Amino acid sequence: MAQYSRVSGTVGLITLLNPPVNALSAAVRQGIVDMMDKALSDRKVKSVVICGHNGKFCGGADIREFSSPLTGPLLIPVIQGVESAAKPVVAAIEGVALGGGLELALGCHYRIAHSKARLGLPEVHLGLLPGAGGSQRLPRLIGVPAALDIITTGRHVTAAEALKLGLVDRVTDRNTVDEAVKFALSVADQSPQSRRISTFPCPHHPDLDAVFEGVMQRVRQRARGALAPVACVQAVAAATLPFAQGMERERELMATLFTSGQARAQQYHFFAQRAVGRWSMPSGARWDKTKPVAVHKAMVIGLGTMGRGISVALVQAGVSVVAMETNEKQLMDAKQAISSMLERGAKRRGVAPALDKIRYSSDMQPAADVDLVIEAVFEDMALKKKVFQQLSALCKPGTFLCSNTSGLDVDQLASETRTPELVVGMHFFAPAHVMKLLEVVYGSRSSPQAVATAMELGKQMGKVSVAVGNCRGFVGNRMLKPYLEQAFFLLEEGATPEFVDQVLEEFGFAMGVFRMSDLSGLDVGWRVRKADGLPDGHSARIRQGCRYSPLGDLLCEQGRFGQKTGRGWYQYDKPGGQVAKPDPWLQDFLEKFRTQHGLVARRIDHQEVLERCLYALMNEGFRILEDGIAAGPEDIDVIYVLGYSWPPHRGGPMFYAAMVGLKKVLERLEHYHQEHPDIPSLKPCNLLRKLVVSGSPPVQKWREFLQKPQSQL
Ligand SMILES: CCCCCC/C=C/CC(=O)SCCNC(=O)CCNC(=O)[C@H](O)C(C)(C)COP(=O)(O)OP(=O)(O)OC[C@H]1O[C@@H](n2cnc3c(N)ncnc32)[C@H](O)[C@@H]1OP(=O)(O)O
Repeated sequence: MAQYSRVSGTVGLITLLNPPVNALSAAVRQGIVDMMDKALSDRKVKSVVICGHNGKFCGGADIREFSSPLTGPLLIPVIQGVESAAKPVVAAIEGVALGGGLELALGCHYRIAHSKARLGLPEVHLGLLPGAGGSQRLPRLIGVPAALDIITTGRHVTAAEALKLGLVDRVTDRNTVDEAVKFALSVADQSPQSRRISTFPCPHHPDLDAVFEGVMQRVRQRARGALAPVACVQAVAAATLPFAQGMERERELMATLFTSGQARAQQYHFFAQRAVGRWSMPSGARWDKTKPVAVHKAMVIGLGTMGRGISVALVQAGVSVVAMETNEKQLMDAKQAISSMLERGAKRRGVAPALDKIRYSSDMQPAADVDLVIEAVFEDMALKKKVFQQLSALCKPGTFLCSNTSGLDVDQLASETRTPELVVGMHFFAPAHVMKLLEVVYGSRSSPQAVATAMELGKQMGKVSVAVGNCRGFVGNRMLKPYLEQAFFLLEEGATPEFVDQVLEEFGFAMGVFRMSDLSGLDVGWRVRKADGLPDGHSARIRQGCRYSPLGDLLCEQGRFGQKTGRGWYQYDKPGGQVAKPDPWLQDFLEKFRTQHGLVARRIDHQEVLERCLYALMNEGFRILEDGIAAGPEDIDVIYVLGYSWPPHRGGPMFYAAMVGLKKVLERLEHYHQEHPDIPSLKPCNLLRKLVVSGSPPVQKWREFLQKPQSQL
């Protein structure tokens, strides 16, 4: 709803009131209509200010309303009503003006923003476009190139940038509503006619066609198969038409997106990102019953790629860091790399680099005086155990001990310490200062407080933290295993890496499985498999009674570790080269392999690649839910979208399973398992069967079918 009062004698003040972000629900939209009527019919009122309750202008349309039939006045006529008002209307923007919130501000005749306010049209992240006139008014106000950038990226713009772009008229450090009221008094006698953006022509640009073509190419590349970014470009292109025609085009494009599965997937992802913050553990411990401990000082051990990124993320979050590395050369290199990452980051954010927040050490001693340690040494259990033993002896009581392992047993590490309750996994994703995902792994003895502290620290670092149980590979890497396995089996049966990758990239992954493996390095998994007892030079296709593909191992034995060695599943022009080309050597190698094992290559189609790779991965997701390693499907989906480049417009693997239809997923898995009884990951798991028997409930209801955690509190 909205509140109304008259202030300073002649200014009508309308306050949007819908905590926490004043989203434009039906009641708020109705409130705007009613309060505008009041202000316009009050003879004493000469001008109007619209602001938001509690320091937040408006977070946009109420996304929760999108899943049911819309009621109340529509936003487009509400904004048109504001713009066509005969009295000047000023938007007082504090906190955020996003989506429909910014569109409402664009309907006002003037915009005053607080210096800390953020503005943006993030609809593209919800599978939509700014469909309440935003795609038509923004280019008219700031020009096509800047509008295309804001609308297709959905990024937030600072008040300073907004002022530079002409998006706001004034920026203030003072009380924004007071300033807006003063401003409204100063323009009270002026006609708003010349301030109605809908009457502006779209600013001239010498080569608009090239601008649209370039952006269209970029958005198609950035988000393969996503409808919204393309529609955003098309809508902005319509801003060169007369306003009414442009609005009609915006409406048509929005109508298509609004009912699309992609919009549903992306809106699910929005709420899933927030749902994972409400974590729980099998013990019954929960986010709302556990207080995190504030971390002021942390230590990072091991300054390879991961340790460097983690150090930067901590410093940028305001935590003092001791970065430790025993190898002198590595320490020197790390110092330089970390400083330049901090400098670049600070420049981007327009602040001074916090170089004084980090110091370096070549020994463990400083661990005695920190609140939390993150171990990021090489992925080797013996080495990590040694580090945890040393930490246990050195650290003051209460220091949290975290490991950045990507899949090793957190319980084993905890058992090396005197305080296993303070041990958790903090699995970052490379580059750790950029990637938004953090898996927080609780072991069987991790205390709720240790989990809460790691979750909160992740949030402080700008990450979306997901609490998961301890098992081989945790959630993300555990599900990756059957996916990779299927890709290898498909090669054995006749596919090529190029074809498998093409199918997965068409699905929406930024990179197919083989290009991704080449980029990450084939040797990483190989070393782990060898540590697990993989014999050298052994190409058997059955291990422990199950089908096994030795292709990855055989490539590593040839020194083909991927991009870094210039050879892997593809060839590159040089070690570290980035352009992947099909390699005739590999073709020949695969043919010889098939002959050696009596395999006859067959034609594998698009559908089989997708189903075998993705359904095997999804099936593992159901197992993870069944085992209680993830508390709900949202946790898995957030991990896959933010950590494994699962396309956001497909919601995540669990959401996708529901979209495809659980019955179909079950049938196809049954079919493939019948064809390949020696591949256990294709055997449909019980939870999937249970859900199908229960009528395939929507993903939001799956938690009801999972075992309830036993409260031990
Ligand atoms: C044919 C139909 C025509 C329709 C035309 C109109 C279309 C308009 C398009 C839109 O406006 S779509 C919405 C665009 N806005 C956004 O995408 C903003 C989304 N919100 C955010 O980015 C953030 O929430 C924030 C505003 C930056 C605040 O961040 P903060 O970290 O402070 O809080 P959160 O934890 O994210 O959110 C708190 C709480 O509020 C819920 N919420 C936030 N925004 C909305 C919203 N727009 N609608 C409904 N609910 C919203 C969020 O889910 C949290 O709830 P929880 O229950 O505590 O998890």
